[in-house]
Amino acid sequence: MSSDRSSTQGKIIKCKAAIAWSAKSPLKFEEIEVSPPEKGEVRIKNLFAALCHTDAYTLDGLDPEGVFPVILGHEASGIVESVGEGVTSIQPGDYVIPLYIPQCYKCEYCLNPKTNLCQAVRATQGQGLMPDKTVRYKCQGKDVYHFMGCSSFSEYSVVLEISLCKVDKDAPLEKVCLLGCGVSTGYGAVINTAKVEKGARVAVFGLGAVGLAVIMGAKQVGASQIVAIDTNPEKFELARQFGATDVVNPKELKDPLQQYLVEKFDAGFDYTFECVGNVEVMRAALECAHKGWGVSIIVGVAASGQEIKTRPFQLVTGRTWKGTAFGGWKSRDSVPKLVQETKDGIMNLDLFISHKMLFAQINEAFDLLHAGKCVRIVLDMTSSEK
Ligand SMILES: NC(=O)C1=CN([C@@H]2O[C@H](COP(=O)(O)OP(=O)(O)OC[C@H]3O[C@@H](n4cnc5c(N)ncnc54)[C@H](O)[C@@H]3O)[C@@H](O)[C@H]2O)C=CC1
Ligand SMILES: N[C@@H](CCC(=O)N[C@@H](CSC=O)C(=O)NCC(=O)O)C(=O)O
Ligand SMILES: [Zn+2]
Ligand SMILES: [Zn+2]
Repeated sequence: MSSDRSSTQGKIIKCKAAIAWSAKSPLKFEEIEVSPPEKGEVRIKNLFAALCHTDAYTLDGLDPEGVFPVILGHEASGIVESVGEGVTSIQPGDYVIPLYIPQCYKCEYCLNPKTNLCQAVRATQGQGLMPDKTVRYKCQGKDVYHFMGCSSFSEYSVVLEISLCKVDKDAPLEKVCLLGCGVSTGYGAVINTAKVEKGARVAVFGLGAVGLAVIMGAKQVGASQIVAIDTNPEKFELARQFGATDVVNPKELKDPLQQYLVEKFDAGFDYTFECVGNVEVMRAALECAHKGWGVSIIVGVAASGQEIKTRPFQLVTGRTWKGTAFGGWKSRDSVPKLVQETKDGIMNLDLFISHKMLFAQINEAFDLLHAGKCVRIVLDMTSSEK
Protein backbone atom coordinates (compact mmCIF):
# COMPACT_ATOMS: atom_id res chain seq x y z
CA MET A 1 0.00 0.00 0.00
CA SER A 2 2.82 2.46 0.75
CA SER A 3 4.12 2.71 -2.85
CA ASP A 4 0.53 3.04 -4.07
CA ARG A 5 0.00 5.83 -1.56
CA SER A 6 3.05 7.89 -2.45
CA SER A 7 2.47 7.55 -6.18
CA THR A 8 -1.18 8.63 -6.23
CA GLN A 9 -1.62 11.09 -3.35
CA GLY A 10 -2.80 14.50 -4.61
CA LYS A 11 -3.23 13.20 -8.17
CA ILE A 12 -6.22 12.10 -10.22
CA ILE A 13 -6.59 8.32 -10.16
CA LYS A 14 -7.79 6.55 -13.31
CA CYS A 15 -9.64 3.36 -12.43
CA LYS A 16 -12.61 1.17 -13.30
CA ALA A 17 -16.17 1.91 -12.19
CA ALA A 18 -19.59 0.50 -13.02
CA ILE A 19 -21.55 3.47 -14.34
CA ALA A 20 -25.34 3.63 -14.37
CA TRP A 21 -25.75 5.98 -17.36
CA SER A 22 -29.54 5.92 -17.13
CA ALA A 23 -32.34 4.17 -15.27
CA LYS A 24 -33.28 0.61 -16.25
CA SER A 25 -30.17 -0.08 -18.34
CA PRO A 26 -27.26 -2.36 -17.45
CA LEU A 27 -24.25 -0.81 -15.75
CA LYS A 28 -21.27 -0.10 -18.01
CA PHE A 29 -17.76 -0.91 -16.91
CA GLU A 30 -15.83 2.29 -17.70
CA GLU A 31 -12.53 3.99 -16.96
CA ILE A 32 -13.19 7.00 -14.74
CA GLU A 33 -11.12 9.79 -13.23
CA VAL A 34 -11.33 10.15 -9.46
CA SER A 35 -10.20 13.54 -8.12
CA PRO A 36 -8.03 13.80 -5.00
CA PRO A 37 -9.97 14.33 -1.76
CA GLU A 38 -10.81 17.93 -0.85
CA LYS A 39 -11.09 19.37 2.68
CA GLY A 40 -12.79 16.89 5.02
CA GLU A 41 -12.76 14.15 2.37
CA VAL A 42 -11.06 10.79 2.07
CA ARG A 43 -10.24 8.78 -1.04
CA ILE A 44 -10.65 5.06 -0.50
CA LYS A 45 -9.81 1.97 -2.46
CA ASN A 46 -12.91 -0.22 -2.26
CA LEU A 47 -11.97 -3.84 -1.57
CA PHE A 48 -15.39 -5.50 -1.19
CA ALA A 49 -18.86 -4.25 -2.07
CA ALA A 50 -22.25 -5.96 -1.76
CA LEU A 51 -25.51 -5.27 -3.57
CA CYS A 52 -28.48 -4.00 -1.56
CA HIS A 53 -32.05 -3.88 -2.85
CA THR A 54 -31.84 -0.06 -2.66
CA ASP A 55 -29.18 -0.10 -5.41
CA ALA A 56 -31.57 -2.07 -7.65
CA TYR A 57 -34.46 0.22 -6.70
CA THR A 58 -32.44 3.28 -7.75
CA LEU A 59 -31.19 1.63 -10.95
CA ASP A 60 -34.80 0.75 -11.75
CA GLY A 61 -35.70 4.46 -11.64
CA LEU A 62 -37.88 4.12 -8.53
CA ASP A 63 -36.06 6.61 -6.28
CA PRO A 64 -37.48 10.14 -6.42
CA GLU A 65 -33.94 11.37 -5.67
CA GLY A 66 -32.34 9.24 -8.40
CA VAL A 67 -29.89 11.11 -10.67
CA PHE A 68 -27.85 9.78 -13.61
CA PRO A 69 -25.14 9.10 -14.61
CA VAL A 70 -24.24 7.75 -11.19
CA ILE A 71 -21.95 5.26 -9.47
CA LEU A 72 -24.21 3.16 -7.23
CA GLY A 73 -23.20 1.00 -4.25
CA HIS A 74 -23.30 1.73 -0.52
CA GLU A 75 -22.40 -1.52 1.31
CA ALA A 76 -18.62 -1.80 1.21
CA SER A 77 -15.27 -2.02 2.93
CA GLY A 78 -11.97 -0.57 1.82
CA ILE A 79 -8.61 0.91 2.60
CA VAL A 80 -7.76 4.61 2.74
CA GLU A 81 -5.56 5.81 -0.14
CA SER A 82 -5.26 9.48 0.83
CA VAL A 83 -6.96 12.12 2.96
CA GLY A 84 -7.85 15.76 2.31
CA GLU A 85 -7.02 18.85 4.35
CA GLY A 86 -8.23 18.83 7.93
CA VAL A 87 -8.94 15.10 8.14
CA THR A 88 -7.77 13.97 11.57
CA SER A 89 -9.58 10.77 12.51
CA ILE A 90 -8.44 8.68 9.55
CA GLN A 91 -5.13 8.16 7.79
CA PRO A 92 -3.85 6.39 4.68
CA GLY A 93 -3.78 2.63 5.17
CA ASP A 94 -6.72 2.57 7.59
CA TYR A 95 -9.48 0.02 7.00
CA VAL A 96 -12.88 1.66 6.67
CA ILE A 97 -16.58 1.07 6.08
CA PRO A 98 -18.45 3.87 4.26
CA LEU A 99 -21.62 5.06 6.01
CA TYR A 100 -24.56 6.40 4.05
CA ILE A 101 -25.83 8.13 7.18
CA PRO A 102 -22.88 10.14 8.48
CA GLN A 103 -22.29 11.19 12.07
CA CYS A 104 -20.90 14.73 12.35
CA TYR A 105 -21.31 14.92 16.17
CA LYS A 106 -22.37 18.57 15.78
CA CYS A 107 -25.78 18.88 14.13
CA GLU A 108 -29.07 19.05 16.01
CA TYR A 109 -29.76 15.42 15.05
CA CYS A 110 -26.37 14.10 16.17
CA LEU A 111 -26.82 15.89 19.49
CA ASN A 112 -30.24 14.28 20.02
CA PRO A 113 -30.12 10.72 21.37
CA LYS A 114 -33.53 10.01 19.82
CA THR A 115 -32.27 9.86 16.22
CA ASN A 116 -29.40 8.66 14.04
CA LEU A 117 -30.34 10.84 11.06
CA CYS A 118 -27.34 13.22 10.91
CA GLN A 119 -28.40 16.02 8.57
CA ALA A 120 -24.98 17.66 8.11
CA VAL A 121 -24.81 16.85 4.38
CA ARG A 122 -28.24 15.29 3.70
CA ALA A 123 -29.33 17.90 1.13
CA THR A 124 -26.30 17.66 -1.17
CA GLN A 125 -25.94 13.89 -0.63
CA GLY A 126 -29.52 13.44 -1.86
CA GLN A 127 -28.59 15.38 -5.01
CA GLY A 128 -25.61 13.11 -5.69
CA LEU A 129 -23.15 15.88 -4.84
CA MET A 130 -20.38 16.58 -2.37
CA PRO A 131 -21.09 19.42 0.13
CA ASP A 132 -19.44 21.98 -2.22
CA LYS A 133 -22.06 20.96 -4.82
CA THR A 134 -19.52 19.39 -7.18
CA VAL A 135 -18.52 15.78 -7.90
CA ARG A 136 -15.22 13.88 -7.71
CA TYR A 137 -15.88 11.52 -10.66
CA LYS A 138 -15.57 12.07 -14.39
CA CYS A 139 -16.15 9.64 -17.24
CA GLN A 140 -15.63 10.51 -20.90
CA GLY A 141 -15.28 14.14 -19.80
CA LYS A 142 -18.70 14.16 -18.10
CA ASP A 143 -19.47 14.58 -14.41
CA VAL A 144 -20.78 11.44 -12.71
CA TYR A 145 -22.94 11.70 -9.58
CA HIS A 146 -22.20 10.22 -6.17
CA PHE A 147 -24.74 7.82 -4.57
CA MET A 148 -25.68 7.86 -0.90
CA GLY A 149 -22.33 9.47 -0.21
CA CYS A 150 -20.58 6.17 -0.96
CA SER A 151 -20.49 5.16 -4.69
CA SER A 152 -18.92 1.84 -3.80
CA PHE A 153 -19.18 0.26 -7.29
CA SER A 154 -15.88 1.89 -8.24
CA GLU A 155 -12.31 0.81 -7.56
CA TYR A 156 -11.78 4.16 -5.83
CA SER A 157 -14.31 6.55 -4.33
CA VAL A 158 -14.25 9.82 -2.39
CA VAL A 159 -16.20 9.81 0.86
CA LEU A 160 -16.49 12.37 3.65
CA GLU A 161 -14.54 11.79 6.85
CA ILE A 162 -17.87 12.04 8.74
CA SER A 163 -19.19 9.20 6.54
CA LEU A 164 -16.46 6.71 7.39
CA CYS A 165 -16.07 4.23 10.19
CA LYS A 166 -12.52 3.09 10.91
CA VAL A 167 -12.33 -0.64 11.68
CA ASP A 168 -9.69 -2.82 13.31
CA LYS A 169 -6.92 -4.19 11.11
CA ASP A 170 -7.96 -7.77 11.94
CA ALA A 171 -11.57 -7.23 10.80
CA PRO A 172 -12.67 -9.59 8.01
CA LEU A 173 -13.27 -6.93 5.34
CA GLU A 174 -14.90 -9.43 2.96
CA LYS A 175 -17.68 -9.89 5.54
CA VAL A 176 -17.97 -6.65 7.48
CA CYS A 177 -18.82 -4.78 4.26
CA LEU A 178 -22.35 -6.08 5.00
CA LEU A 179 -22.46 -3.89 8.10
CA GLY A 180 -22.58 -0.84 5.84
CA CYS A 181 -26.29 -1.37 5.30
CA GLY A 182 -28.59 -4.41 5.22
CA VAL A 183 -27.51 -6.47 8.22
CA SER A 184 -27.04 -3.47 10.50
CA THR A 185 -30.43 -2.13 9.42
CA GLY A 186 -32.45 -5.26 10.19
CA TYR A 187 -30.59 -5.96 13.43
CA GLY A 188 -30.93 -2.34 14.60
CA ALA A 189 -34.63 -2.29 13.72
CA VAL A 190 -35.08 -4.95 16.42
CA ILE A 191 -32.65 -3.61 19.01
CA ASN A 192 -32.99 0.17 18.63
CA THR A 193 -36.26 0.94 16.88
CA ALA A 194 -38.65 -1.70 18.19
CA LYS A 195 -36.67 -2.62 21.32
CA VAL A 196 -38.10 -6.14 21.11
CA GLU A 197 -38.12 -7.82 24.51
CA LYS A 198 -37.64 -11.45 25.57
CA GLY A 199 -40.72 -13.55 24.95
CA ALA A 200 -42.20 -11.19 22.34
CA ARG A 201 -43.95 -12.56 19.26
CA VAL A 202 -42.65 -11.17 15.98
CA ALA A 203 -43.60 -11.25 12.27
CA VAL A 204 -41.09 -10.44 9.53
CA PHE A 205 -42.22 -9.62 5.98
CA GLY A 206 -39.51 -10.06 3.32
CA LEU A 207 -36.60 -12.45 3.80
CA GLY A 208 -33.71 -10.71 2.08
CA ALA A 209 -30.67 -9.71 4.14
CA VAL A 210 -32.68 -7.03 5.94
CA GLY A 211 -35.51 -9.37 6.98
CA LEU A 212 -33.08 -12.16 7.91
CA ALA A 213 -31.16 -9.71 10.10
CA VAL A 214 -34.45 -8.87 11.83
CA ILE A 215 -34.89 -12.60 12.53
CA MET A 216 -31.29 -12.82 13.79
CA GLY A 217 -31.92 -9.93 16.19
CA ALA A 218 -35.29 -11.26 17.34
CA LYS A 219 -33.79 -14.66 18.08
CA GLN A 220 -30.90 -13.04 19.94
CA VAL A 221 -33.19 -11.05 22.25
CA GLY A 222 -35.29 -14.13 23.01
CA ALA A 223 -38.47 -13.65 20.96
CA SER A 224 -40.76 -16.61 21.64
CA GLN A 225 -42.25 -16.78 18.13
CA ILE A 226 -40.80 -15.48 14.85
CA VAL A 227 -43.07 -15.80 11.83
CA ALA A 228 -41.26 -15.33 8.50
CA ILE A 229 -43.31 -14.25 5.49
CA ASP A 230 -42.18 -14.20 1.86
CA THR A 231 -43.70 -14.81 -1.58
CA ASN A 232 -40.55 -16.75 -2.53
CA PRO A 233 -40.53 -20.10 -0.70
CA GLU A 234 -36.82 -20.57 -1.53
CA LYS A 235 -36.15 -18.11 1.30
CA PHE A 236 -37.75 -20.25 4.02
CA GLU A 237 -34.92 -22.67 4.78
CA LEU A 238 -32.45 -19.91 5.56
CA ALA A 239 -35.08 -18.04 7.59
CA ARG A 240 -35.48 -21.17 9.74
CA GLN A 241 -31.68 -21.39 10.15
CA PHE A 242 -31.70 -17.83 11.47
CA GLY A 243 -34.45 -18.70 13.97
CA ALA A 244 -37.86 -18.40 12.29
CA THR A 245 -40.35 -20.64 14.07
CA ASP A 246 -43.03 -20.50 11.34
CA VAL A 247 -43.09 -19.59 7.65
CA VAL A 248 -45.95 -18.22 5.54
CA ASN A 249 -46.23 -17.81 1.78
CA PRO A 250 -48.93 -15.19 1.06
CA LYS A 251 -49.40 -16.70 -2.42
CA GLU A 252 -50.81 -19.87 -0.85
CA LEU A 253 -53.54 -18.08 1.14
CA LYS A 254 -57.20 -17.65 0.27
CA ASP A 255 -57.84 -14.95 2.87
CA PRO A 256 -56.15 -11.52 2.99
CA LEU A 257 -52.71 -11.90 4.57
CA GLN A 258 -53.42 -9.82 7.68
CA GLN A 259 -56.68 -11.66 8.37
CA TYR A 260 -54.91 -15.01 8.06
CA LEU A 261 -52.09 -13.95 10.37
CA VAL A 262 -54.38 -12.50 13.05
CA GLU A 263 -56.55 -15.63 13.08
CA LYS A 264 -53.70 -18.12 12.98
CA PHE A 265 -51.29 -16.37 15.37
CA ASP A 266 -53.20 -15.49 18.54
CA ALA A 267 -54.76 -12.14 17.49
CA GLY A 268 -51.54 -10.74 16.04
CA PHE A 269 -47.98 -9.87 16.96
CA ASP A 270 -46.18 -7.68 19.46
CA TYR A 271 -43.85 -6.46 16.69
CA THR A 272 -43.99 -6.64 12.90
CA PHE A 273 -41.31 -5.60 10.42
CA GLU A 274 -41.87 -4.73 6.75
CA CYS A 275 -38.64 -5.50 4.86
CA VAL A 276 -39.98 -5.53 1.29
CA GLY A 277 -40.75 -1.95 0.23
CA ASN A 278 -44.35 -2.67 -0.80
CA VAL A 279 -47.09 -0.40 0.56
CA GLU A 280 -49.71 -3.19 0.56
CA VAL A 281 -47.36 -5.33 2.64
CA MET A 282 -46.79 -2.33 4.95
CA ARG A 283 -50.55 -2.18 5.51
CA ALA A 284 -50.75 -5.91 6.21
CA ALA A 285 -47.84 -5.64 8.64
CA LEU A 286 -49.55 -2.81 10.55
CA GLU A 287 -52.90 -4.56 10.63
CA CYS A 288 -51.54 -7.83 12.00
CA ALA A 289 -49.83 -6.01 14.89
CA HIS A 290 -51.76 -6.85 18.07
CA LYS A 291 -54.67 -4.63 19.07
CA GLY A 292 -53.79 -2.48 22.07
CA TRP A 293 -50.00 -2.66 21.91
CA GLY A 294 -48.62 -4.01 18.61
CA VAL A 295 -45.85 -2.00 16.94
CA SER A 296 -45.12 -2.19 13.21
CA ILE A 297 -41.80 -1.00 11.81
CA ILE A 298 -41.40 0.03 8.16
CA VAL A 299 -37.92 -0.82 6.97
CA GLY A 300 -38.55 -1.33 3.23
CA VAL A 301 -38.20 1.58 0.82
CA ALA A 302 -41.24 2.10 -1.40
CA ALA A 303 -41.15 3.45 -4.94
CA SER A 304 -41.63 7.09 -5.84
CA GLY A 305 -45.30 8.10 -5.65
CA GLN A 306 -46.34 5.23 -3.37
CA GLU A 307 -48.22 6.05 -0.17
CA ILE A 308 -49.26 4.01 2.85
CA LYS A 309 -52.83 3.78 4.09
CA THR A 310 -54.94 2.06 6.70
CA ARG A 311 -58.12 2.80 8.63
CA PRO A 312 -57.25 5.31 11.38
CA PHE A 313 -59.17 2.93 13.66
CA GLN A 314 -56.15 0.61 13.44
CA LEU A 315 -54.13 3.25 15.30
CA VAL A 316 -56.99 4.39 17.53
CA THR A 317 -57.11 0.83 18.80
CA GLY A 318 -53.54 0.89 19.99
CA ARG A 319 -51.26 -0.12 17.14
CA THR A 320 -48.16 2.03 16.47
CA TRP A 321 -46.62 2.63 13.03
CA LYS A 322 -42.90 3.47 12.99
CA GLY A 323 -39.99 3.45 10.54
CA THR A 324 -36.25 3.05 10.67
CA ALA A 325 -33.23 4.17 8.64
CA PHE A 326 -30.01 2.18 9.13
CA GLY A 327 -31.70 0.49 12.08
CA GLY A 328 -31.43 3.60 14.20
CA TRP A 329 -27.68 3.17 14.69
CA LYS A 330 -25.66 6.34 15.20
CA SER A 331 -23.27 5.23 12.53
CA ARG A 332 -19.68 6.01 13.53
CA ASP A 333 -20.31 5.14 17.18
CA SER A 334 -22.09 1.88 16.43
CA VAL A 335 -20.57 0.16 13.41
CA PRO A 336 -17.24 -0.56 15.21
CA LYS A 337 -19.30 -2.30 17.93
CA LEU A 338 -21.07 -4.39 15.27
CA VAL A 339 -17.68 -5.29 13.80
CA GLN A 340 -16.64 -6.44 17.27
CA GLU A 341 -19.82 -8.55 17.58
CA THR A 342 -18.83 -10.17 14.28
CA LYS A 343 -15.32 -10.91 15.54
CA ASP A 344 -16.75 -12.30 18.79
CA GLY A 345 -19.05 -14.65 16.88
CA ILE A 346 -22.23 -13.01 18.21
CA MET A 347 -23.18 -12.21 14.63
CA ASN A 348 -22.55 -14.72 11.82
CA LEU A 349 -22.24 -12.69 8.63
CA ASP A 350 -21.33 -15.78 6.56
CA LEU A 351 -24.96 -16.85 6.59
CA PHE A 352 -25.96 -13.73 4.65
CA ILE A 353 -23.41 -14.21 1.86
CA SER A 354 -25.06 -16.30 -0.85
CA HIS A 355 -22.54 -15.46 -3.60
CA LYS A 356 -18.99 -14.17 -3.98
CA MET A 357 -18.40 -12.70 -7.42
CA LEU A 358 -15.92 -10.52 -9.30
CA PHE A 359 -16.50 -6.78 -9.79
CA ALA A 360 -16.71 -7.40 -13.54
CA GLN A 361 -19.73 -9.67 -12.93
CA ILE A 362 -21.81 -6.86 -11.42
CA ASN A 363 -24.57 -7.02 -14.05
CA GLU A 364 -24.98 -10.78 -13.46
CA ALA A 365 -25.21 -9.94 -9.76
CA PHE A 366 -28.04 -7.44 -10.41
CA ASP A 367 -29.81 -10.11 -12.51
CA LEU A 368 -29.64 -12.54 -9.57
CA LEU A 369 -30.98 -9.85 -7.22
CA HIS A 370 -33.90 -9.05 -9.54
CA ALA A 371 -34.67 -12.77 -9.88
CA GLY A 372 -34.72 -13.28 -6.10
CA LYS A 373 -31.88 -15.82 -6.37
CA CYS A 374 -29.53 -14.35 -3.79
CA VAL A 375 -29.27 -12.91 -0.28
CA ARG A 376 -26.10 -10.82 -0.35
CA ILE A 377 -23.64 -10.98 -3.24
CA VAL A 378 -20.19 -9.74 -2.24
CA LEU A 379 -18.08 -8.43 -5.11
CA ASP A 380 -14.30 -8.61 -5.01
CA MET A 381 -13.56 -5.04 -6.10
CA THR A 382 -9.89 -5.79 -6.77
CA SER A 383 -10.67 -8.52 -9.28
CA SER A 384 -9.86 -6.40 -12.34
CA GLU A 385 -6.27 -6.09 -11.03
CA LYS A 386 -5.77 -9.88 -10.97
N1 LIG B 1 -34.69 1.57 5.94
C1 LIG B 1 -33.43 1.29 5.66
O1 LIG B 1 -32.50 1.86 6.25
C2 LIG B 1 -33.12 0.27 4.65
C3 LIG B 1 -34.09 -0.19 3.80
N2 LIG B 1 -33.80 -1.15 2.87
C4 LIG B 1 -34.92 -1.62 2.08
O2 LIG B 1 -35.36 -2.84 2.69
C5 LIG B 1 -35.96 -3.68 1.72
C6 LIG B 1 -35.31 -5.05 1.74
O3 LIG B 1 -33.99 -4.96 1.31
P1 LIG B 1 -33.16 -6.31 0.95
O4 LIG B 1 -33.27 -7.28 2.07
O5 LIG B 1 -31.84 -5.87 0.46
O6 LIG B 1 -34.04 -6.83 -0.28
P2 LIG B 1 -34.14 -8.26 -1.01
O7 LIG B 1 -34.59 -7.97 -2.40
O8 LIG B 1 -32.90 -9.04 -0.82
O9 LIG B 1 -35.31 -8.99 -0.19
C7 LIG B 1 -36.65 -8.64 -0.31
C8 LIG B 1 -37.50 -9.87 -0.03
O10 LIG B 1 -38.87 -9.51 -0.10
C9 LIG B 1 -39.57 -10.57 -0.71
N3 LIG B 1 -40.85 -10.07 -1.22
C10 LIG B 1 -41.11 -9.41 -2.36
N4 LIG B 1 -42.42 -9.13 -2.47
C11 LIG B 1 -43.00 -9.63 -1.34
C12 LIG B 1 -44.34 -9.63 -0.86
N5 LIG B 1 -45.33 -9.07 -1.56
N6 LIG B 1 -44.58 -10.22 0.32
C13 LIG B 1 -43.58 -10.81 1.03
N7 LIG B 1 -42.29 -10.83 0.61
C14 LIG B 1 -42.01 -10.24 -0.55
C15 LIG B 1 -38.62 -11.06 -1.79
O11 LIG B 1 -38.96 -12.37 -2.23
C16 LIG B 1 -37.30 -11.00 -1.06
O12 LIG B 1 -37.01 -12.21 -0.40
C17 LIG B 1 -35.82 -2.93 0.40
O13 LIG B 1 -37.00 -2.16 0.19
C18 LIG B 1 -34.65 -2.01 0.66
O14 LIG B 1 -34.67 -0.90 -0.22
C19 LIG B 1 -32.57 -1.72 2.78
C20 LIG B 1 -31.57 -1.31 3.60
C21 LIG B 1 -31.73 -0.23 4.55
N1 LIG C 1 -34.15 8.64 -1.48
C1 LIG C 1 -35.41 8.07 -1.20
C2 LIG C 1 -35.51 7.07 -0.13
C3 LIG C 1 -34.33 6.14 0.05
C4 LIG C 1 -34.28 5.72 1.48
O1 LIG C 1 -35.26 5.73 2.16
N2 LIG C 1 -33.11 5.35 1.94
C5 LIG C 1 -32.95 4.82 3.28
C6 LIG C 1 -31.82 3.92 3.29
S1 LIG C 1 -32.06 2.60 2.19
C7 LIG C 1 -30.65 1.80 2.25
O2 LIG C 1 -30.45 0.84 1.58
C8 LIG C 1 -32.63 5.90 4.29
O3 LIG C 1 -31.83 5.75 5.17
N3 LIG C 1 -33.27 6.99 4.22
C9 LIG C 1 -33.02 8.10 5.08
C10 LIG C 1 -32.51 9.25 4.29
O4 LIG C 1 -32.29 10.32 4.88
O5 LIG C 1 -32.32 9.07 3.08
C11 LIG C 1 -36.57 9.02 -1.24
O6 LIG C 1 -36.34 10.19 -1.53
O7 LIG C 1 -37.69 8.57 -1.03
ZN1 LIG D 1 -28.86 -0.56 1.50
ZN1 LIG E 1 -24.76 15.34 12.42
